[in-house]
Amino acid sequence: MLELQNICRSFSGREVLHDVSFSATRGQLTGFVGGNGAGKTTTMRIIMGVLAASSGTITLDSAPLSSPARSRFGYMPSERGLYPKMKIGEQITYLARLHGYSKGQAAVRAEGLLERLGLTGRINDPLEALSMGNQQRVQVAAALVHEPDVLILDEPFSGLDPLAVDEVVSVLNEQASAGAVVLFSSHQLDVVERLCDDLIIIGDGRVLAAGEREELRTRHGTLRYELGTGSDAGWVRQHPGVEVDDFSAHRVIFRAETDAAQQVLTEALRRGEVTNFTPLLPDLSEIFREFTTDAYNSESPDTHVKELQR
Ligand SMILES: Nc1ncnc2c1ncn2[C@@H]1O[C@H](COP(=O)(O)OP(=O)(O)OP(=O)(O)O)[C@@H](O)[C@H]1O
Repeated sequence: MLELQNICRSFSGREVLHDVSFSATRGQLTGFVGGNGAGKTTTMRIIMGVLAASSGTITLDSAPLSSPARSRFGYMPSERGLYPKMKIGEQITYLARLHGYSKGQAAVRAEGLLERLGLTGRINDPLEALSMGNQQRVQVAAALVHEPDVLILDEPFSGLDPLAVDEVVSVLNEQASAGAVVLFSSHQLDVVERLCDDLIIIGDGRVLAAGEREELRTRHGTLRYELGTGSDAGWVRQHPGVEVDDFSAHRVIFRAETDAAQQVLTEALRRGEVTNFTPLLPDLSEIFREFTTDAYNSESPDTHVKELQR
């Protein structure tokens, strides 16, 4: 397990990370989400040792992070950083050589990875000749070349088409299944929601929520209900304590506290056939909005942290 405890960081006297604490578990995909300037990249750079923390500690499997441990980390930085004019096959082979692979092993590793990422036909093309999405795939290959024990990826899905997202996801899942820690940031909440077992939400340099995705969905956001009826359900709009989100003649989606929702069900049963009554868990974008809106509206920094680490 990778664990951050009370990480702070300032730039020119301005603190941008305030006591950031969270953990990322081996075998799981952990999503790191937050608005622009929330502190994701700074946190990832600190994990990688590219930046120093002002205070706080990071441990891997309960041991303080050392240089040998970090050499087993794979990193896809936000600034990317491969050689535009070098052929991608040579480039990945070269990186594998830097990690100690023999010439033959490095070439095999590079070929295998590029094939996995759908780039077989491009091995002899320079990076700059590839589309942005394909360059992104090469960046993923570069982060994975030495079979890392911990994988830190800054926005690995930005600019990828849905097929490429799926290819990268399947490679990340393989790494996690092999026991790696996989932590990635993303603004694509739908992708994060689909992929991640665990989530960390950061806002304004503070961890606002962290935990299992399903647990966060169950605990936060407004519960909505779907009601299906045999007759016109227009009356639900007038029911006290109910806010209708979506309506078609025999189906209505509404927000309500539990009591009001129960009254709606009772009334629907009284009026006739109920074909469906289902509570709908909030999606990640709703939870994200709830936390970030609270964080930015709050006057006291301490009230930002609604729920912390497990
Ligand atoms: N080198 C730096 N010098 C000064 N301020 C910095 C530096 N790097 C980051 N910051 C500040 O730290 C804060 C967090 O930035 P960071 O890049 O970590 O956010 P982020 O969550 O990755 O944002 P985004 O989603 O926009 O990439 C911002 O206010 C940013 O301006």
